[in-house]
Amino acid sequence: MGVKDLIDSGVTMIPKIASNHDWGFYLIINHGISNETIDRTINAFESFYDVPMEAKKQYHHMDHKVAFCSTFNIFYSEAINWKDSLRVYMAPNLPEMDQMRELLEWDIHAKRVAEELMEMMCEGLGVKKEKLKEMSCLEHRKLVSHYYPYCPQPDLTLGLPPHTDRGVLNVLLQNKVNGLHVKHGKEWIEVKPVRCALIINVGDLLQHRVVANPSKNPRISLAPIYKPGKRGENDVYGVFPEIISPERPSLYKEFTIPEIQKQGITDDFSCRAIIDLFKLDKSEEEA
Ligand SMILES: O=C(O)CCC(=O)C(=O)O
Ligand SMILES: [Fe+2]
Repeated sequence: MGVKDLIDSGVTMIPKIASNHDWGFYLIINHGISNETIDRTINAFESFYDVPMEAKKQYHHMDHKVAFCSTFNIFYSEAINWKDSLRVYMAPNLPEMDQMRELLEWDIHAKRVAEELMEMMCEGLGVKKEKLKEMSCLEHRKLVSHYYPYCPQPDLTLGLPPHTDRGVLNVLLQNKVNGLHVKHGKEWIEVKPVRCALIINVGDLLQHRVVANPSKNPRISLAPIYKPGKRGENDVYGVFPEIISPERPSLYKEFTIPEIQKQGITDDFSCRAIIDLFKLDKSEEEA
């Protein structure tokens, strides 16, 4: 399925994005991943969370103290062997999950969707469509899966505190339980689950949060966040030179991934968008 087919067949809210720069979240349907694959992936994660805590602990990257959810993170990079990278980034002697097959399959499907969307973003910006891919933006993936159990007093806590995602693109799959809110202006907007739709979040622009889950069914989400694979001191990122001109100068400084990593993060879920730190005109930020 090509980019045009994707647009024709049901990418929702794209016109809104194209005409309104302050939206960075949208839902897509007819993305080419079958409902059966989606159900199988969600079921695999549901069964993962059913494993007793003792056995599951070895996979967990963090358990939020304040938030009412349990998080499981895998970082992987094409620069190194996938399965080795599991061990490198998660825990030494990581045993193989039973759900590994579904995880690997999901990686392939989600990456294809991410690639098509990155092509659309490039086309929209007027640069060649392979640009983000060539910059290695599909190579480093952080797969985050959250489990939000039933919360008897949802007004007293949150599932996941407000934050932005520090990546190029996030392809989020959720089961049928509500919870995700996106901040637009001063308003929190609920993203209602649509069967088999994927939620796409572009860049680290919009804050979002997950409220605690008042439903007896647990809420499960699964999101590979795509980041550049070239992560050295000499790999410089910034506004594409093709779209800068004397009339439209760049509004952002160049940066490297180590510079971004120095900004701290992820465990405290600081809600400041990193992109703001790289703005050239500080007065813009106050405006
Ligand atoms: O659980 C969700 O729907 C959102 C997860 C999320 O925002 C994240 O992992 O960054
Ligand atoms: Fe997020």
